[in-house]
Amino acid sequence: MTELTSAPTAPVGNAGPALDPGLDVWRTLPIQQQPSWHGTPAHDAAIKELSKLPPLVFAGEVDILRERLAAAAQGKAFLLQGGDCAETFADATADKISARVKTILQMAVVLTYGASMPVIKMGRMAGQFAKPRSSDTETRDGVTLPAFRGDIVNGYEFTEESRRHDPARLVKAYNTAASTLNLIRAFTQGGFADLRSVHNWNKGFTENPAHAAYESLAAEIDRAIRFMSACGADFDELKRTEFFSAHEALLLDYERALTRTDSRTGLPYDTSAHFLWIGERTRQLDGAHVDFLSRVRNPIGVKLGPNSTPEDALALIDKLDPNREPGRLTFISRMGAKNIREKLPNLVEKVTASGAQVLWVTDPMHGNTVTSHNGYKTRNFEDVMDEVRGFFEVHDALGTYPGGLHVEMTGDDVAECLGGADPIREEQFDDLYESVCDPRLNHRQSLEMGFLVSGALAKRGGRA
Ligand SMILES: O=C[C@H](O)[C@H](O)COP(=O)(O)O
Ligand SMILES: C=C(OP(=O)(O)O)C(=O)O
Ligand SMILES: [Mn+2]
Repeated sequence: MTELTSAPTAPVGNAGPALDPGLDVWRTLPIQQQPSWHGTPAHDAAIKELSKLPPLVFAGEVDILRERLAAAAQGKAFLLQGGDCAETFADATADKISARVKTILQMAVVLTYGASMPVIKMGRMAGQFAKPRSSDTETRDGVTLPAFRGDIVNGYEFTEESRRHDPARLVKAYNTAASTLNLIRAFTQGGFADLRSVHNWNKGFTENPAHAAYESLAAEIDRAIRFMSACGADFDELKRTEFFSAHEALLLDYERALTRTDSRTGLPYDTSAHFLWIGERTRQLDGAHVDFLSRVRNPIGVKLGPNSTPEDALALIDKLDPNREPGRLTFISRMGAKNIREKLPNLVEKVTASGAQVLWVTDPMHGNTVTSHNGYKTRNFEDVMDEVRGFFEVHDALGTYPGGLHVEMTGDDVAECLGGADPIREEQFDDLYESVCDPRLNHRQSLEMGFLVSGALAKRGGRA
């Protein structure tokens, strides 16, 4: 997936030294949001199988990502994380995966131009199968069943059989992640990511009269590419790009089974993805998730909602990044547009004063969820953008670096979030709402956000 630009990577396998027993301490700690399948023979068999399967990512790739994120934490790169709220097995198709990768690459090109910096591309992809829920159950027309917790746990279909927690799904999730990752690696290394094609796709977007406002930025990028070409830039070098995988590390038995010793360093890496994050619902300091992720070498993210205190943030740093290593820890704030200007400054100020160098990323989705008049979970594009603007304002005022964007998005033509320049309306939901969990920006809304954030980054750099 990532182009291996540094020394060849030693594989992570089962043959290395025994794993640190500390990796199982989480089993003794309070744990939230887990399925009810533990102790069953089917669960034991699935875990046994997973622990023998090859790693999905390599430790050397994970180390490269940590270096890239360290640059972002120091204000020298920008992180773009995007993908479904909940990937599904059925939608792990070539068309849908390519549309999502394509959209992330399109956003990344305009962000790279705006920031005049490398953009680290990362999918909520190839493993984003487990969902924390507000309620354990869902009731429809008087029938109550277990809530859908992601395809790795149960099915979305509202029947007793489908909603049963089925441990065989753990192995299916691994296999689906493997085939998704395989396709992403092929796309991003095999010529699909060619800078000139990605730019041409963006020109297609700005040709829509609704997006005329972005034409001048696309034209500037066009001139920059022609200038590079005239200077003899090697476009063959720009046919490939690094692309990293990420998901919420929610099911710890799955994550533990895919944790392996790196034969180079003897250290444990969670090989289910390059980057793992801890959700807002599972970031308890003395809980299982924080403990487990404190013990693996991957770069780690933590979501911070509006109730997070500076004390929480500092304690998370002590536990997850005791060596204050840039690139190790990313805080993904998801405050809501109404809260961000009030709540984020205190966190950023206290964390900065502590000397820790975390990467600050905004997730402008999860604090802005509302219910539409016709009963769908949705988000207004304007609220989402307002949170992004607030994120930039807070960091500008404090002299800190707004280092990335984390969005729920798809490459498809869905109707799940309202508004945008080519606006989505509630009446379209009945036909075009596909998400099985939270509403995603569609292809056009994602690109619009890319252009808007690119403008904000250019302004920060004094170029617009
Ligand atoms: O993706 C995030 C959570 O799983 C989701 O926001 C929870 O939503 P719920 O309130 O519908 O359970
Ligand atoms: C569950 C999610 O977010 P949060 O933990 O921030 O609510 C998510 O990213 O889908
Ligand atoms: Mn979500």
